[in-house]
Amino acid sequence: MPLFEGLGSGGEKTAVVIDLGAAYTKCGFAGETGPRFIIPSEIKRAGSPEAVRVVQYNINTEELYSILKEFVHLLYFRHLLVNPRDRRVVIVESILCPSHFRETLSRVFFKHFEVPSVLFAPSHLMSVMTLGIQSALVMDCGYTETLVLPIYEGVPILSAWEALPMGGKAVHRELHSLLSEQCTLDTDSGTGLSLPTVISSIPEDVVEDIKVRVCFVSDLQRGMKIQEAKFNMDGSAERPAPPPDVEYPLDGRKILHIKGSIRDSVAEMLFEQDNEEKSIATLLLDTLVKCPIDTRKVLSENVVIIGGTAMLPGFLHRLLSEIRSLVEKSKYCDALATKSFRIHSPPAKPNCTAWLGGAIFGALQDILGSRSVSRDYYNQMGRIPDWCCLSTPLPDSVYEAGKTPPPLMKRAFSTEK
Ligand SMILES: Nc1ncnc2c1ncn2[C@@H]1O[C@H](COP(=O)(O)OP(=O)(O)OP(=O)(O)O)[C@@H](O)[C@H]1O
Repeated sequence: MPLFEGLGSGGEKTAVVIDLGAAYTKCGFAGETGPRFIIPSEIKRAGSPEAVRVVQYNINTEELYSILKEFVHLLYFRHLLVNPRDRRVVIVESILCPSHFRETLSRVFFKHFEVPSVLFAPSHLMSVMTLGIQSALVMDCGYTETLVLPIYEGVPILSAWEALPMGGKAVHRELHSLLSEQCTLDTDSGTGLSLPTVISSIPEDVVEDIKVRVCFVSDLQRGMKIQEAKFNMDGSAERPAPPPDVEYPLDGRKILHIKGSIRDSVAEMLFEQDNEEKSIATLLLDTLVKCPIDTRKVLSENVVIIGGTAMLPGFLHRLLSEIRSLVEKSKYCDALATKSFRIHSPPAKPNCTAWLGGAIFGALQDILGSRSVSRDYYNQMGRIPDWCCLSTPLPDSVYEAGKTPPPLMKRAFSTEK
């Protein structure tokens, strides 16, 4: 909690800011420089060994309601330790979040926790706010997918978004299968034992830890050679020498030998082009091609990369090299009209950049007051307006008495071209 808040200034209490990700939820208070907690987006239920994921889009609404209720309860009463009725809420969301999910989430906040107001803020737009710029090409490489969305003069160019189901989850799965197939274990009873003979499978949190601690993204030349060797069936392409193997203690008695060839190749899948010639690097360029030609130079010189997967060592360097090599190819050379690309370095780690934007946004009292959906409005209407359908102005009742929306933010949330 900011220091000044406890000094009895008498002002409104700072808002709670929540970025509910598919893998991790970041939560904290508006006006602070980082989230107080980053916790897995899952709940554990008595009697069930498996944790239940909170962000699920294909389950029935009542079950989703009950999962979200438990999870938000955890956020307020185990982590944030504040009264939900006292504070407004800023929710940082993806533009691809289905309406039924955000409607269920708002029902949980308004009906169960009785929060005063909720503001849904798109994560790509929030990330741009952390840099104090108006236009950027934002790529979110998170857990389930990579999503690119251009923001021009504070307006998301919705028609140009591109996404690919490539993110931490895909790397995680690949790593899991490579570890099970290729790695060996040392135990009290012997060394070099194959994995299935000792344990049924490697726990998910261990795979996650291995990914974050020992894996990295190779540079472009190495990466190309690794890909050639992988797809070359007759074995004539030579693989570059792998980095050293790593010994990873599974528990006090078992040591897992992780091959160096897994460490440098597991993230290659992000940069391999699929049957439609798409990789996360082509996504950026394809998005740019879809943008109006006079916006492209500004966008390409203001690339912002967010999402936890971008924290893999070597990721940004590889992405930039891929882009620089792709723009020379005929497919993009003529279509793009720009060759200069620059990546910003936001003032937070990539997995927290969107949260930080939400915390800055939520600290602006005027914006918060005028752009939030209040409990009264929700109780009257029974639903929340969808920010991407705001081509017609919202009814006055959405805004709190006496406040009109500032013009800047009206533009920021508009889809008018
Ligand atoms: N230091 C790190 N190095 C490599 N990967 C990391 C690191 N920290 C987090 N990750 C990975 O980032 C992913 C989570 O990123 P992030 O928190 O942005 O996703 P999310 O917001 O939960 O998901 P989504 O954006 O899909 O909703 C996980 O797969 C995690 O393994």
